[in-house]
Amino acid sequence: MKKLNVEICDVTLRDGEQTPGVTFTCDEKCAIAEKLDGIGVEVIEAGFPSVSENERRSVRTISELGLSAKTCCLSRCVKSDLDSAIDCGVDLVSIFFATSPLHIRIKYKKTRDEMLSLALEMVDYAKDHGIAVRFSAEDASRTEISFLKEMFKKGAERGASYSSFADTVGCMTPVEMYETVLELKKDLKNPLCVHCHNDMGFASANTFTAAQAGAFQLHTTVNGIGERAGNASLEEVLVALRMKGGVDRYDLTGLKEISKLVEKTSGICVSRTKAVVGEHAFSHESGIHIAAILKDRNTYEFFPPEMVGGEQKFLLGKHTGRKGLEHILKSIGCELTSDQVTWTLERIKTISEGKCSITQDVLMSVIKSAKQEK
Ligand SMILES: CC(=O)SCCNC(=O)CCNC(=O)[C@H](O)C(C)(C)COP(=O)(O)OP(=O)(O)OC[C@H]1O[C@@H](n2cnc3c(N)ncnc32)[C@H](O)[C@@H]1OP(=O)(O)O
Ligand SMILES: O=C(O)CCC(=O)C(=O)O
Repeated sequence: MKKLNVEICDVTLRDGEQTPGVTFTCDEKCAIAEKLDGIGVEVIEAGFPSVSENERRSVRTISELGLSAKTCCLSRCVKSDLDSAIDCGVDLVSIFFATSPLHIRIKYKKTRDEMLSLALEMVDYAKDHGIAVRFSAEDASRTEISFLKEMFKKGAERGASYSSFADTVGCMTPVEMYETVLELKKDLKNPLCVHCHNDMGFASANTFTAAQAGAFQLHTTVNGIGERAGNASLEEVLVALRMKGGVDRYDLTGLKEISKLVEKTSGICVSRTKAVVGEHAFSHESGIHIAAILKDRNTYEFFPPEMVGGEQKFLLGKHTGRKGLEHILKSIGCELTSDQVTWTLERIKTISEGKCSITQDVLMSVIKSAKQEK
């Protein structure tokens, strides 16, 4: 397997916080940043200092935590945004402007060339203050590639450390992303970053595919939270890097814990079937699956739950088979006759079809009845 050359910039504390209704306190941001650092994420985007005084305090506090990860923040092409970023003591500032014809026409009172000149002045200003720059194209995926090449070339010439491509409205497919990154990489003088949104459900796929095409800095959020349908998920991208990208330096065992922390502090519930961190990511009910897993778990688990701090679960329901039930009964020290097992299995299926979960209490009551009936 070819080992991918990448780093992660996690943007949970900035784009993740842009999820409608979500705010993190300074303490919550610090706790999340510390866990990201423990996983081994290289860059933490701590916030957007211009948003508020509290935000500036949070970004500054994270910058002073002494983490191994570098800290980063966002800045428009506005001098006061940059002053705030400089004042917060971050290692890296993302100087961004929207480059697509639509955004230029609707949002700014300047032409695209005027915006580019202004952005380059901001790069100079940041560099003069000793701060590294990510030169970022918002809505890059709806921008002519020739303009992006010109912008990134000029940014690199002025000393930007990275060029950044944002699929701001999540309009790309993985094949399009692959081809775009290959094309951009032909002329690029500094590492490429990708920032993918999930409007068509491709954010993590696009991010991983970009890495396969040569993108270096991958933007993620914990649980995939973020604007609208969210961003590429940290947990999905890291597992893909481990399983398909030959990257084994991240401590994935912290993923479940950080997912829980972000679920609690953001109030955004993780779907039970969410990859890697969902409650059912490693749960099995189907009889055919459990019968096989009992012989070799690789049959229905592509990677072990322990790798990501998760745990394998066998659940009972309509789809339970005899071997799964016998295994569960044995694990709780319950011995039944063959007829009692048959009766219990039928009863479990009937109860489940009535949309009732087979909790431990329900199971114990079914077992009690089986012993009376058979
Ligand atoms: C794709 C992204 O995720 S970009 C980041 C999005 N995040 C946010 O918006 C964070 C939350 N935002 C806020 O708290 C506020 O919008 C602030 C503090 C950033 C700005 O607030 P306000 O000064 O009240 O401006 P408001 O939000 O009404 O409008 C945005 C202004 O920024 C300008 N702007 C937007 N992007 C850029 C840019 N990259 N460079 C320069 N100006 C920009 C807009 O043109 C508009 O300017 P105008 O007031 O002259 O029309
Ligand atoms: O590239 C960046 O730093 C920010 C871009 C962004 O958040 C977006 O376009 O969705």
